[in-house]
Amino acid sequence: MASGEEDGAVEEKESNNKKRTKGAIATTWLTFYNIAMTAGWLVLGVAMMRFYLQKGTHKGLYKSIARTLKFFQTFALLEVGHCATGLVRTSVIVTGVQVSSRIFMVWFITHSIRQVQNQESLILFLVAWTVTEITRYSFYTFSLLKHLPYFIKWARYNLFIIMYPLGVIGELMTIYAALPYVRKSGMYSLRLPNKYNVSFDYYYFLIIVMLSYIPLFPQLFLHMLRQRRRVLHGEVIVEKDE
Ligand SMILES: CCCCCCCCCCCCC[C@@H](O)CC(=O)SCCNC(=O)CCNC(=O)[C@H](O)C(C)(C)COP(=O)(O)OP(=O)(O)OC[C@H]1O[C@@H](n2cnc3c(N)ncnc32)[C@H](O)[C@@H]1OP(=O)(O)O
Repeated sequence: MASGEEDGAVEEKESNNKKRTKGAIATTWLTFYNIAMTAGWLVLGVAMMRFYLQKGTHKGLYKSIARTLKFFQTFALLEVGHCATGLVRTSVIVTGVQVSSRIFMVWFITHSIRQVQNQESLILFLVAWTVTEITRYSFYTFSLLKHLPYFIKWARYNLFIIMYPLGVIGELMTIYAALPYVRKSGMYSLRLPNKYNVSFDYYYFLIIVMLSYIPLFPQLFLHMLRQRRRVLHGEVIVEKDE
């Protein structure tokens, strides 16, 4: 009997040790990830400011930061993995929609359609993304290090009120500006007849993407408002299972 109890205690101790090791590895990885992402978006922000101060125009700005932008925004795909594996307590759906819409903007609009790269609307969402991500990743980093300055917490849960709509307007205007070029070139489209017997029109797909902002964006925005109430005002919020 005594030996059974001892065995149980040993097993519990081992399981606790394993949990602690797993927790330490996860925290180390997340700290590294968040520091890298904060640095990446800071580099982007500084590069954009320097470009504008030196050239006095937004023309050519995208080209000068394209590689860094594509790298760090694509790296953010890991965030979907973080949620899916339970490494962070964030909804996979919310993160998935957020990250996929950005990846789509970066690769299937700005990278693919040269003609929109000098649009003013690009600057709108680039500034909104950059301000948001510097704040968000530094918020996560300082939280993990357990030294979170209040102004970063405040910025994380207030700036989105302006930055989110600004970013969305910039994204929608850029997709809209891309439409004529997409229609003219027939890019990424598949016309009938073809051996697969399927047709796909990227032009109409883009219109559907634009329309999908109508139901999706308010949900993301409301989610952030709920997070804001929870974190800044300590409200207990019961989220539906997402
Ligand atoms: C194929 C075609 C697809 C087309 C789709 C079309 C869709 C169209 C609609 C989409 C529109 C999006 C437009 C968008 O791109 C525009 C912009 O982004 S403009 C810039 C402004 N943006 C924002 O402000 C974004 C705000 N949104 C968010 O931050 C997101 O909701 C999200 C990134 C998902 C964060 O979600 P959540 O609010 O759940 O996270 P929290 O930060 O509160 O964190 C929750 C807890 O998890 C911990 N956590 C999360 N991540 C980390 C991490 N990396 N490291 C450490 N810890 C992390 C966090 O600390 C919280 O823990 P706790 O609960 O203990 O406090």
